[in-house]
Amino acid sequence: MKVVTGEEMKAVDRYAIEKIGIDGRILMENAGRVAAKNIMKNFGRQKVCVLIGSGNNGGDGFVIAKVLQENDYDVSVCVIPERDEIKGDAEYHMNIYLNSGFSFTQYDQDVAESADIIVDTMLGTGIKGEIRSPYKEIFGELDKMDNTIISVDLPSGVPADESPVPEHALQADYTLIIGLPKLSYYTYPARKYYGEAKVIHIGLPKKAIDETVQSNIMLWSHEDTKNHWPARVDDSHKGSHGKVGIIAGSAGMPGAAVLTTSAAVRSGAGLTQLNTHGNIFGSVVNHVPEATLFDRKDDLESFIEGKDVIAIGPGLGVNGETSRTVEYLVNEYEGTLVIDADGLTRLEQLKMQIKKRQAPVVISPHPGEMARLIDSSSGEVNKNRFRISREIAMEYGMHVVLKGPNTLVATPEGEIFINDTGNAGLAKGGSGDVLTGMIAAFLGRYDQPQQAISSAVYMHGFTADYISEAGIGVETITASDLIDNLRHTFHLIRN
Ligand SMILES: NC(=O)C1=CN([C@@H]2O[C@H](COP(=O)(O)OP(=O)(O)OC[C@H]3O[C@@H](n4cnc5c(N)ncnc54)[C@H](OP(=O)(O)O)[C@@H]3O)[C@@H](O)[C@H]2O)[C@@H](O)CC1
Ligand SMILES: [K+]
Repeated sequence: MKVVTGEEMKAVDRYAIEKIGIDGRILMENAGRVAAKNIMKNFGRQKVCVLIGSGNNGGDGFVIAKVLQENDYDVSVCVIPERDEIKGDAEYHMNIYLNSGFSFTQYDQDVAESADIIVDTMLGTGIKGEIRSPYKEIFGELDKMDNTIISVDLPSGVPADESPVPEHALQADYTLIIGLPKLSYYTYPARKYYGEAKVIHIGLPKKAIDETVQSNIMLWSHEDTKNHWPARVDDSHKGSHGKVGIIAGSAGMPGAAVLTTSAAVRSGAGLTQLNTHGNIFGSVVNHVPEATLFDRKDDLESFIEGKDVIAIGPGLGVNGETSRTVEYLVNEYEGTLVIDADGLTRLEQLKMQIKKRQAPVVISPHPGEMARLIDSSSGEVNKNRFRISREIAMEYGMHVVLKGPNTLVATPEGEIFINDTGNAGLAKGGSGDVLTGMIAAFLGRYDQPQQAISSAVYMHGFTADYISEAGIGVETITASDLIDNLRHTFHLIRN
């Protein structure tokens, strides 16, 4: 499913109206009707106050109010602007609303406060800049009330794109997003304003979306993961599922090597070989007897021989040896290369060599590692996740996995696939090592790198969600729990 900015959403609407010939007033009728049905279905018969702004978002509000009242709901309608400021499609639906025998008043705090549910149709995708009066004062009053706020399309004041959330934006409890998910839903802090969200469909033709949305930001869904899951055919042998090499761990950090390697083994890699410090062989064998071991001191050339995928980074330490090994792999290794954690330092010096490589390169930085790569701060990276991950992916010609809530996978072609699984249980040491092992194994099993990476990221988060849904507190989820539960979540996806 495509994810859009406000401008892109407008272009879709325009195409549907001008090129396909659907009247905008019908789209608004659909939007309001579907929103009203959702409210009736999910919130039962409660006292509702619909708050209406001056744009088309307010037009949706008149339809919602009409449908609710036709179904005998107790509804009050408060309009924020003067009546003559309501124009176009919104005015059309205001007239139908009035001609149907229903009425509205100007905004009144007491009326709003007496309702159980506030339906917020004040500001939608047309919001620009800081919130002006009287909206900011009204949002302040609503914030202090204890009724449930259901926003339509966007929580009023929250932009649809990656731009900062203005002060005073409305905090919703639920948001019914119209047509296509908006980019801000996958950025922080904007997402927090949405509360629980759901996309509602209003009959926008697929052609209108395909012809207008060029930015290629998509959600990688459960269905995508399921539909691209490779079959493990009965007569396959271990070599047909990818020979994975992992360069991880050091004398002081055996855990990173164990986690990365066991995640690869449990994610279906045919053969997994770990290149690590000889001193930690014992602890690795105890935890992952399935992996073969290779001493770091031995010749790297023989390690890379015959490997489909090599992942380097977890627990290596930032040092000259790590940098030299990464450089050697970028130049000499001809298979798919995954670079994570300590392997990511000084990558900018290898930009040209990475660009020249035939086989894919994947990097999986968290915001801090990305900040180091582009000489910026984590704060800046978090504010511009989409732009930065895309720019770096295109500049280096590699796949970028920018970790965080809603991990992004950006491709060298400039597409971005958003992940929407996972929880706070993943914000812990070791969870990144597990992801690296999973990505390496998935890359060995899939033909298309992006599908492999997005599916690995999906399953990583899906497994954390699976564990927490089984009643285990997110605080207690460990990286090892993720690995232990892959057998269950893989089974769920396959069936
Ligand atoms: N046919 C369609 O297209 C369909 C559209 N649909 C619906 O339309 C919505 C988009 O409608 P829209 O473009 O009219 O924008 P919307 O947000 O309602 O209002 C803009 C108003 O807000 C005002 N305003 C702006 N910034 C402000 C600020 N900082 N502080 C205060 N005020 C500010 C601005 O004032 P102005 O700046 O022009 O003076 C203007 O009056 C979309 O979200 C969806 O719900 C659906 O029905 C499906 C069919
Ligand atoms: K709204």
